[in-house]
Amino acid sequence: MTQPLLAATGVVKSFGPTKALDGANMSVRAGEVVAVMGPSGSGKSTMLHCLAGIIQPDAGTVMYDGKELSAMPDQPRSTLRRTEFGFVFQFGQLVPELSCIENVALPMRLGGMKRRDAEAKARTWLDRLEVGEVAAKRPGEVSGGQGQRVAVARALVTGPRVIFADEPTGALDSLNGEHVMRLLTEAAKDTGAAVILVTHEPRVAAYSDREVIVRDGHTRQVEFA
Ligand SMILES: Nc1ncnc2c1ncn2[C@@H]1O[C@H](COP(=O)(O)OP(=O)(O)OP(=O)(O)O)[C@@H](O)[C@H]1O
Repeated sequence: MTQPLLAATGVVKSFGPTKALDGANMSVRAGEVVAVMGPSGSGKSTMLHCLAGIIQPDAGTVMYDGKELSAMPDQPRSTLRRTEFGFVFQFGQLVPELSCIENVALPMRLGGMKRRDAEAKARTWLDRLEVGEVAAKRPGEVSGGQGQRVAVARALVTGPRVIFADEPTGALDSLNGEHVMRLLTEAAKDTGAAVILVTHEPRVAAYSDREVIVRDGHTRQVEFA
């Protein structure tokens, strides 16, 4: 068995009086797709945010590739997020003023890549996600399913080692949701990226290799299925 690429151990996180996570454990290996499931308010998004280094746990550790992410200062943690992780959220979070190709090129432009090179690479990813035809359109001019595929292209374009997807199909009908999931998981398998997928839909979780259940908003236990 290969070592986990990313692992949370004994993670505790409270928001004021609400204990969102209380000793949660989960891990993901390179190339593995893990679904995080559980009822509303059980702590799934908090788990994802702790694993991604977006928020720091109150106790417990998050290890990424031999480094303690949960002990890293803000600056290196945000650099690591930008260079090694990709994110897809429920509503795409594309920049409305930019065209779809500019949105996909954005992470590379922020990393200092020339516009022409960044857009050439963005185009290959738009084609791969089967949305090449919307390259020049703004997010407001494309369908929900197309927008989510553009968002997946943007998450993958930098070659992340881990992709965090929080209800990536939550705003789509089941046909579009399955299309997004198929393309996302195929692209991740091809590039060897790990995927952490928060969902409450069994049809979406079916695209994962393994499920982690965050149980009951009150006990906040996380178990391997
Ligand atoms: N920033 C915050 N401030 C206050 N409470 C929060 C915050 N984030 C999460 N919580 C609380 O922590 C608990 C877990 O929330 P979390 O969003 O992780 O659950 P979830 O399983 O992702 O829910 P859902 O499926 O509805 O998105 C909930 O009780 C929630 O209200």
